[in-house]
Amino acid sequence: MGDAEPEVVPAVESTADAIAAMEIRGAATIADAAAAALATQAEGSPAETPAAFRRGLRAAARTLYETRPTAVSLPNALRYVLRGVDGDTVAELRASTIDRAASFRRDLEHARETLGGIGANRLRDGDVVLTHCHSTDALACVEAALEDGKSLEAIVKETRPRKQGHITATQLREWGVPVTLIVDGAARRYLDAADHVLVGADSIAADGSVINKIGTSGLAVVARERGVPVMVAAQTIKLHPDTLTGHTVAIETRDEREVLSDEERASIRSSDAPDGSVGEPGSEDGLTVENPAFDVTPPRYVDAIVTERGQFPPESIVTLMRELFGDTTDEPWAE
Ligand SMILES: O=C(COP(=O)(O)O)[C@H](O)[C@H](O)COP(=O)(O)O
Repeated sequence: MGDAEPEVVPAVESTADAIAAMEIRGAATIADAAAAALATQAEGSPAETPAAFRRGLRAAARTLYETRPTAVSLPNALRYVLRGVDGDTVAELRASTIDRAASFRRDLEHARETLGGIGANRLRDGDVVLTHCHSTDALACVEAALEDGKSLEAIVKETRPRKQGHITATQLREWGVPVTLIVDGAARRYLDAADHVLVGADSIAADGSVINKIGTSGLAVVARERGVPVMVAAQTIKLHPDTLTGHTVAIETRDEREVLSDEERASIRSSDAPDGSVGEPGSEDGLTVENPAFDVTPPRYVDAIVTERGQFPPESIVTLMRELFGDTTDEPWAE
């Protein structure tokens, strides 16, 4: 293929677009989709040489990596697959990539089930959990507790602006769990009725900080004030190895129109706008909308991080991180 741009198969581009648009969302689901996309790249690669195949695979991984910056499960998935690809011919590389991606996806599912069983041990019959956003790892704990015969109730924060709490409420109702849906600002009032705050994570830093959907840190602070334990369900692909060497986790900021529509902006803007035009987002009309998608909860507000390797106080999660990731991380998708 010479120096031509390595070919990324259209299905990988489609997956990347779906992740960026949050049609595919949630750290674990994103990681699963990324691994599946690399397998699709391998299946559809037109490469005629091993070098061209590898170039195409790296290009596909870069396309996926650039979709959303906060959930480390995405680069961890890409690293897992790319590091394990082996072979001397295109056919061997293709098969190796497909096998590696399938292995990652199996491990992901198994880790969630194992984590769920461990998290369920923290839940007692009759407990009320208060949730934020939609986390498949967090819900795995609820599902396992229900399978153990425990009855649970849930207070579900709607989680503005994208209202992922509705996904959580739907899943809990399918399981027959009574749900009280609340606006985010009502959390402190309803914590008095909760036995646990149960959330997921997009990334876990070496110091035990938890990066999760915006609003998690505020919830954890008031939970501590109300004496409600905060349990973070996060399989080990959520551990962020770059933080072992001082890097911080990028916090994604999303389009302001998730918060404020053009019509709403028009109704708020000052009536003294010179020509009555609706200012562009971030424009000079004096109205700025901020839309950070995640925040950082300091370890002192977290009671337990539940992984498939057991539960850890946040301050000791670094031991597991070093065991699993060592001290360095590379970017095997780099050109
Ligand atoms: O913050 C979110 C989702 O944010 P978004 O909707 O912006 O992707 C979830 O709590 C974590 O990703 C964990 O989810 P899971 O436990 O399913 O990995």
